[in-house]
Amino acid sequence: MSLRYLTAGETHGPQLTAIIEGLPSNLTLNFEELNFQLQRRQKGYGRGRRMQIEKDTAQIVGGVRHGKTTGAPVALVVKNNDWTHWRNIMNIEPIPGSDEEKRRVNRPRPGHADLNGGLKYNQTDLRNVLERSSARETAARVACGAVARQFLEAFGVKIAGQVIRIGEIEAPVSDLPIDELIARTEESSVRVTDKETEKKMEAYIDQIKEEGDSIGGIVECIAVGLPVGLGTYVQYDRKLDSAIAGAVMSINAFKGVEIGIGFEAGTLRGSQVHDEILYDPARGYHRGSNRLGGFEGGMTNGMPVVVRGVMKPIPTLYKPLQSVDIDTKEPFTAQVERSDACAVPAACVVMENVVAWELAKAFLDKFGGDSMEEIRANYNNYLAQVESY
Ligand SMILES: Cc1cc2nc3c(=O)[nH]c(=O)nc-3n(C[C@H](O)[C@H](O)[C@H](O)COP(=O)(O)O)c2cc1C
Ligand SMILES: C=C(O[C@@H]1CC(C(=O)O)=C[C@@H](OP(=O)(O)O)[C@H]1O)C(=O)O
Repeated sequence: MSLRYLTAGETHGPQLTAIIEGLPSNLTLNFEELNFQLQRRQKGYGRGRRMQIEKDTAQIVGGVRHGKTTGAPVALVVKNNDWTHWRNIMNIEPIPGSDEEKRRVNRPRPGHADLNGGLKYNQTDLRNVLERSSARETAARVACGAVARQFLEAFGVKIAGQVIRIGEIEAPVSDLPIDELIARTEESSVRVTDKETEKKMEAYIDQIKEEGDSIGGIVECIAVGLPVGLGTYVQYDRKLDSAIAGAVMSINAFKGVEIGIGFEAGTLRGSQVHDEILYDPARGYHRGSNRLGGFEGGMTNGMPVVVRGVMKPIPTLYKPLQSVDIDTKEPFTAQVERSDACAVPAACVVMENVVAWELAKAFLDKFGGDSMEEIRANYNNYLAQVESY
């Protein structure tokens, strides 16, 4: 059985819950590192007041003893501090005629899941849609991804993320070594490596917020230290670049994905795109460039995996767009819920962790075993085979 997880929980409910299945035994979990990923997701310029209420930490409630996985499903929960303010709104039996009691949502926000979800699930209170469609759920996904990341780290894989663009403002693309990239983007409120761009982006987000508007952007994730041959071309649904693209697209508000130079590849010649194959005894086979972002034939080629995702602007606008009241069908402006103005730096962390998940899954598909020791033996055996090829 391949690695998998499910999440449950509402944004203003008591907690998010996740169950991970398929992890090997004897993976040492660093809880501080796990919580560090959750805290990174909460930060980033442009977030709303909710992030000051939450102090996300994951509580492991199954599958781990004395800091190590046992091979059983790993269960974890992330509590919602905001729940104390929403307990009645979420739970109280509605008093007939009193929409106040449940903070009913009846004016769907363009760009959010409200109207489609209301129609699909036949819900006349759109809160029942937004509670689950909210990107609060990405906290649970980051917790799962952070576990996957620790699994990968045990095999020397490192992952970093950086913001490439927020609206009109583009960051200079950095090709710093991965450790430095991680350190620099960690310090930055917008996850760029350049201080001047950071200031510009902050001022720009402030201006957008003041105008009651929102803004999106582009983020990049890089993974280094992966062996050649994760994923495969032999079946459409086992191509790893495709799985990664799907995972990135599944992040709330993501509208596009690129691997390597992505869409630019459609504007260049073959000679300008393909990465030439080189060999030397110390490095083995490698490439002179990495325009294809570490993938050929749905498989890793041993070069860094480079993925970009584009996030649309946040749908909830303090100066709302035109909508329709679902009770009267009369034109009305969309409902205003507390909201972020820009969540691109936060989404960058989500992307790193969902990519980590897909990489770990592919790694386990290839080297799978029930314990870390078994996987390591399989991995070392394969590395020796590749080295002697
Ligand atoms: C980290 C993060 C934070 C978000 N914060 C908000 C928010 O505060 N308000 C909002 O309307 N949408 C927010 N979104 C986007 C919505 O969740 C998303 O647009 C919505 O679920 C509809 O899904 P879709 O945009 O993928 O179609 C956020 C997304 C992410 C990744
Ligand atoms: C709660 C999170 O993000 C939320 C995502 C979100 C949305 O509509 O997606 C709407 C906002 O929810 P609220 O109205 O409770 O402030 C964000 O704060 C989080 O990232 O942990």
